[in-house]
Amino acid sequence: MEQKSAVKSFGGTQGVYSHASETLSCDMNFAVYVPEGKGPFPVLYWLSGLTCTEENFITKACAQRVAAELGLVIVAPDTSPRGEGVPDDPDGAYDFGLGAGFYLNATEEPWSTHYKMYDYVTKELPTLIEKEFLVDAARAGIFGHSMGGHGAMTIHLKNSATFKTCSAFSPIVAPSQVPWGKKAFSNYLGPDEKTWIDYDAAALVSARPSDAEILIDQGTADNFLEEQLKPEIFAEAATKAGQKFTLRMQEGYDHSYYFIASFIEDHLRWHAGRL
Ligand SMILES: N[C@@H](CCC(=O)N[C@@H](CSC=O)C(=O)NCC(=O)O)C(=O)O
Repeated sequence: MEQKSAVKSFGGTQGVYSHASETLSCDMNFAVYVPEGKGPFPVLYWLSGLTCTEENFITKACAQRVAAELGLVIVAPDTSPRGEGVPDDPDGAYDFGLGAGFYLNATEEPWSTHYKMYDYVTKELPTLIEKEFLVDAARAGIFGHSMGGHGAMTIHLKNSATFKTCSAFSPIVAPSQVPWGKKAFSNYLGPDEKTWIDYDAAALVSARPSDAEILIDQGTADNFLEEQLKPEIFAEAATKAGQKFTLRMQEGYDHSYYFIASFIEDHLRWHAGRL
């Protein structure tokens, strides 16, 4: 692991690191905020959305002050494999390929060699973080935005003993039913929609609700709300399945990091109070 940068922030350190990922067969960057003190600290994994790298969250979400106060480590990986030989959307579209790994393990060529973000986030990255940083792996949670909200919810529902707490901003809750998800899943996973269910929060929650309460914040002025996000699909499935959740429709907020920054404190306190 190589440290690419480190700056002091609210008494702690905001770092960016790089390592050679075996899972993804490429070099990967990730950001880690470590508060002041000895640890071991509870750890939150933040998953960003389409077009993001490890930089968006650490520069726009304004999470460091409250993470420092609560004594939380926050890990924010890049959103896809990158580098020489990693295939991208043939038309360079923003919603597939580079910056759009969808936190799944691709099974279709040419994507399956590198696009294994599910294994990366659930296995390789936590193993590295636990080796290199003073974290308490028994107190880990996961949260994210949009495509990253989808990642956080699906990863929590499938691994709730490891990622014990979960929250999301403007998540894609039913990717099998919306254009972003249909494009990504048909390419990464192939045409058999039965294989998509394993990465669809609304479908997963019906089969395997968790014991945790999931927090979702969604802006009412989000331009992706009606076509891509559809939180009501998750709310209906979760209610039927007995999954505890809180869905807050936040009046007038859009899809941006201004929205995330406005409520990040609530999310950090939500996780810290449950870990
Ligand atoms: N460029 C696209 C929109 C891309 C976009 O809004 N990306 C969001 C996540 S969307 C779902 O995963 C984001 O977080 N962008 C980075 C940022 O710093 O805001 C378009 O033009 O429609």
